[in-house]
Amino acid sequence: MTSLSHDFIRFALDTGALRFGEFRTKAGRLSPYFFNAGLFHDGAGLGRLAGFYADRLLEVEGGLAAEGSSQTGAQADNTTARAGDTAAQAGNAATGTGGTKAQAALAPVRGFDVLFGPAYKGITLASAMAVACAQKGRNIPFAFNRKEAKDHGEGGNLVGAPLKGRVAIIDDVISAGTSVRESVEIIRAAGAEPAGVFIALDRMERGGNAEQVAALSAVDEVRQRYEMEVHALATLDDLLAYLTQHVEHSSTRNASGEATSAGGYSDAMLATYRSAIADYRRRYGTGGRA
Ligand SMILES: O=P(O)(O)OC[C@H]1O[C@H](OP(=O)(O)OP(=O)(O)O)[C@H](O)[C@@H]1O
Ligand SMILES: O=C(O)c1cc(=O)[nH]c(=O)[nH]1
Repeated sequence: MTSLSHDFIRFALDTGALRFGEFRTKAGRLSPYFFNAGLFHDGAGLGRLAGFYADRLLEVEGGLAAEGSSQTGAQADNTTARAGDTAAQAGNAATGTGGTKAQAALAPVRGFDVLFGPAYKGITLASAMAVACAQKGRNIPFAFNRKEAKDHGEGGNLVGAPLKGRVAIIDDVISAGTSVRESVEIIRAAGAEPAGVFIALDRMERGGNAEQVAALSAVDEVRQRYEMEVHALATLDDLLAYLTQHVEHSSTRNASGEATSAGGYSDAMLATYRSAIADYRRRYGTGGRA
């Protein structure tokens, strides 16, 4: 687990945005854990969350640049994984669905040109992430949609920077993948390229509902169908590793002398939830060491 994932999980538990118990998901499954991004509802909380997203973006773009330098040597010096690179540059590159394998291997490595946050939660996430990126020296435009088109004033259902070049979709979670599908359509309709997705938590869950479980996870479906990567701040693997680590290496005690861990859960509780999550994962999840 990266330190970013560890710190994000700790933060989500401490703020109560990541909780254990019994929750019904959109797919109708009874989940022993739930992530509610709506609970980052003050400036400090949203700012810290946005900082994690910004760090993940910089990490991904840095990784793209490193990958490019090992593949293409000096070419990578001209990549777009830096502040100030523009959609115009991206438009000239040869990778993406239209490029051949040979072209892709030689093409400059490219970061993202615009952040797109699907309404509603994606709006605050993409906006706050753009602010956090700028504070870290990476000024990147952002845009979002309205769920209903505005028929007066400036009209339309897109707000913010023009969608062009390589667009990153910013959201909290992917459940069935509907929000990403709609975002891809909006981005393509604007003539831009959906180039990646950033989410907070990858539940590593297969599609379907409570009774029927699909072969692929919604995240894998996004990867396969749109040929773009999904970048999470943390995954279910990370959460399970975190719980194991904290249960096994507890050092803090609460007022009654009981061992405590992040989020105010006792270690005994965390051990119980860990096992419930592992059971849930065996039923609905993908891969995994649980
Ligand atoms: O992968 P999916 O099945 O689309 O589920 C995930 C989406 O669901 C939630 O948004 P919702 O549509 O509930 O709207 P909100 O952002 O207005 O809460 C969430 O914020 C994601 O955008
Ligand atoms: O599957 C869902 O509906 C879901 C899970 C989760 O952890 N968080 C969320 O907002 N939705």
